[in-house]
Amino acid sequence: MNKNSSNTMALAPNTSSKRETVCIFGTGDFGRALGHKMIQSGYPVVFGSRSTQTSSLIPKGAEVFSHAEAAQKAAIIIIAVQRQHYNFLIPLAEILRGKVLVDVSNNLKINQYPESNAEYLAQLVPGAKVVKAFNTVSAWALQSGTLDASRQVFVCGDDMEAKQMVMAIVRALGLTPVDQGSLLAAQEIENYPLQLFPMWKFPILLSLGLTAFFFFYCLARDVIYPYVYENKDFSFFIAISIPNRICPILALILLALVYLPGVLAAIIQLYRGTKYRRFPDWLDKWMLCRKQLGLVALAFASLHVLYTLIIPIRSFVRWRISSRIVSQVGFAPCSMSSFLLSLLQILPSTSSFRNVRGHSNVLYNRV
Ligand SMILES: NC(=O)C1=CN([C@@H]2O[C@H](COP(=O)(O)OP(=O)(O)OC[C@H]3O[C@@H](n4cnc5c(N)ncnc54)[C@H](OP(=O)(O)O)[C@@H]3O)[C@@H](O)[C@H]2O)C=CC1
Ligand SMILES: [Fe+3]
Repeated sequence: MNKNSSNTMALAPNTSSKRETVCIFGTGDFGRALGHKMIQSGYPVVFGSRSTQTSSLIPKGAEVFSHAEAAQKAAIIIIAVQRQHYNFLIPLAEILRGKVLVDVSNNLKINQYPESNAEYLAQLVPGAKVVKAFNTVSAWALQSGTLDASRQVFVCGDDMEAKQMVMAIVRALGLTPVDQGSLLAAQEIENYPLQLFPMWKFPILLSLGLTAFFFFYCLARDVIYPYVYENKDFSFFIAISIPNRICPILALILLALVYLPGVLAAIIQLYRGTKYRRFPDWLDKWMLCRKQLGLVALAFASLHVLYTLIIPIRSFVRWRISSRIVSQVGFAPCSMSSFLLSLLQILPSTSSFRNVRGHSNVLYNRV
């Protein structure tokens, strides 16, 4: 492919009707899914495989050749083969000279190898231009078309033109390329799929820790202490009152933690007299998980709303009980003593309305 055509493709990928042939090494799940998507997007696709026999699984319109033959038909070769089999590329080094090799591989563990798979590929085939891409897109999502949640394709590579060519293909497939810089970024990109809920670990652990702390604090203060010293059983607080007290506290603490790093960063910048220096690592990580902290705060606030909605239902139950007693007394006016007895039962709970202790829910629960 000449320089001009690749540039045109990069600038206006959707307007070009004639697309360059793309070669895919490996007819496994990912190779086939990507090939299928590329054919749908108008790319002629050839597969390079150990077996040149075509099967019903191969996407319609694609041809299967030996690795060497297929490589000669395209400027871009997608290596849809696991890293441990990359040795088969060594004898092909001469044919692959000057070609764009796209590394799509993932590992089973974070930082499994000292160097990224893409860097390893670049070492094995030094004459080729290696680009890392597509590893965060799954074969299943490509085939089923459920790419909504994973439209971003992280791309990195040392050769700018090669990277542009791959990014043009990404766009043509209806995905969004995100340029991550040079091939040094490949290790990080390869770790992305292995990071379960990235940036959620700290907010979740922190909120679990705070929940446990405040729960046991309230339990000791409102349930254990009265039980031990006054022999009163307030264990029913555990279900609603204590959680409803903890939720707004946590929501506010987490919300404060969303805003605090911004303030600390501003103070650090003022102290240093420049904003062009890196923040300390701990502050960097804290800033990066602000969105997650905010979402956890929102979850606690919503829970508080839910509990607050439950409480009036409980006070309604109490109102129904007391009104039934009053009506019973009305039907039997002679039983004055029972009326007074019922009144005495109700009074302690109504008087507690005056006893404002932070959150009114504690008072409602004294049924
Ligand atoms: N599956 C997925 O959802 C995703 C996979 N990936 C990556 O794509 C790559 C392929 O994955 P996937 O398709 O699932 O794996 P598969 O096991 O389904 O396919 C791998 C293919 O590699 C080829 N192969 C196997 N052994 C050798 C060998 N010794 N020499 C040469 N070629 C060999 C075979 O193709 P043939 O028989 O045609 O030679 C085989 O079909 C992996 O690196 C994976 O990390 C990345 C993102 C998502
Ligand atoms: Fe409240």
